[in-house]
Amino acid sequence: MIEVSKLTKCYGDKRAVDNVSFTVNQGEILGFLGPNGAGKSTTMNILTGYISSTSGEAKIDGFDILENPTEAKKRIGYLPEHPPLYLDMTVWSYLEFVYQLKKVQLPMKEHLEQICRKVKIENVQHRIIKNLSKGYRQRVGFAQALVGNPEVLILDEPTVGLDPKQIIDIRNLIKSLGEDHTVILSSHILPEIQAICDRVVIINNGVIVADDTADNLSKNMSDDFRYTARIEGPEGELISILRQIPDMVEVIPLGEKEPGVCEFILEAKPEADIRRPLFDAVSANQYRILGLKSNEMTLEDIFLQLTSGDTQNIHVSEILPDGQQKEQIQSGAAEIAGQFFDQDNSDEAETGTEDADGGEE
Ligand SMILES: Nc1ncnc2c1ncn2[C@@H]1O[C@H](COP(=O)(O)OP(=O)(O)OP(=O)(O)O)[C@@H](O)[C@H]1O
Repeated sequence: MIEVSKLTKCYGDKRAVDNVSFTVNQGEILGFLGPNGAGKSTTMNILTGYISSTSGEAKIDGFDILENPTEAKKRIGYLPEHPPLYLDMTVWSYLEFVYQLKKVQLPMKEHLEQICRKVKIENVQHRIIKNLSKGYRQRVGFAQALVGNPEVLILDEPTVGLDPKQIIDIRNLIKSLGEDHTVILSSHILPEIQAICDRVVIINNGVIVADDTADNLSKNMSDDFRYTARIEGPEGELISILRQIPDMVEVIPLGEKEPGVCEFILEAKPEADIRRPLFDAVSANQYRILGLKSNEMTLEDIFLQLTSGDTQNIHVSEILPDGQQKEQIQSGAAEIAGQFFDQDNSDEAETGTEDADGGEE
């Protein structure tokens, strides 16, 4: 549905977006992540036809945004970080205005009523926008993006400035919109991306450094053959039991963490699942496992690893036998990323806090 190919945007000498390629399939919700200044807004602005690229292409449903802007733009609903609302208008008259501006052909009353139902603003549709709470204003922003029923929705930081209840409501709204639309969601909020998105693209310094599902990113970047285990029993004896487990590569004792309970880092052969033999070996000796944690990375860890410093280097931390963390820089984040990222860079509801009486602040 969305194809971005070798997109580059230069502002003078500055390459804000550098040879970026990715696709978004129909019905997918794509999270677009990156630190400040990474190139997210520039990419979104090119996709929505607001600015032109220096080179490369962006196509929406096969229509090039530069060569065929009218057809491409018809298919896009855009919610910028600051929705362009006319605060002195009522919600309804504003939506009528957007409808006319977009030259929509659908029957107006039914269409706008359907949108108001979808984003749950029927109860405020005759109110002046400036009197609405931030959560309701954001819903009106969603409503304007939905006018014309575009296949693609581009949402730039849609939950910034909302309270926790409003955030949950807007996330649920995005998920429900994802059932009928292809969505690109730009956000700094990692749990949000993890909760809503099917796939994640991470951009840093204008370059894409990751493109995969959050789960795959986590699996591929984690040492998931490494565990931290808490076991009740004498440390010396436990070490020898643990070392005899087939596929165990290394057992690093971290000392007694509670009375009679020791902690260990366990490293198995890659691809080996040592959880069951571990349980059997420990219980056969009448000792008990009180905790077992895989050293899997969260999306936040991955994001920090891929975007800290320059994209050529990533931070790797290693836990030493004395329990201290050793930080090291591994070169070639792009290479590491390339192992599993599909890179082509070679070249509020009306209830609750959002009040029943129409969202007035
Ligand atoms: N009009 C412009 N002229 C010059 N440089 C610009 C312009 N717009 C953006 N840039 C630069 O391009 C880079 C990418 O900016 P962009 O706004 O796309 O990043 P972003 O990922 O959206 O960041 P943020 O999350 O802070 O909005 C930044 O270094 C920014 O300073």
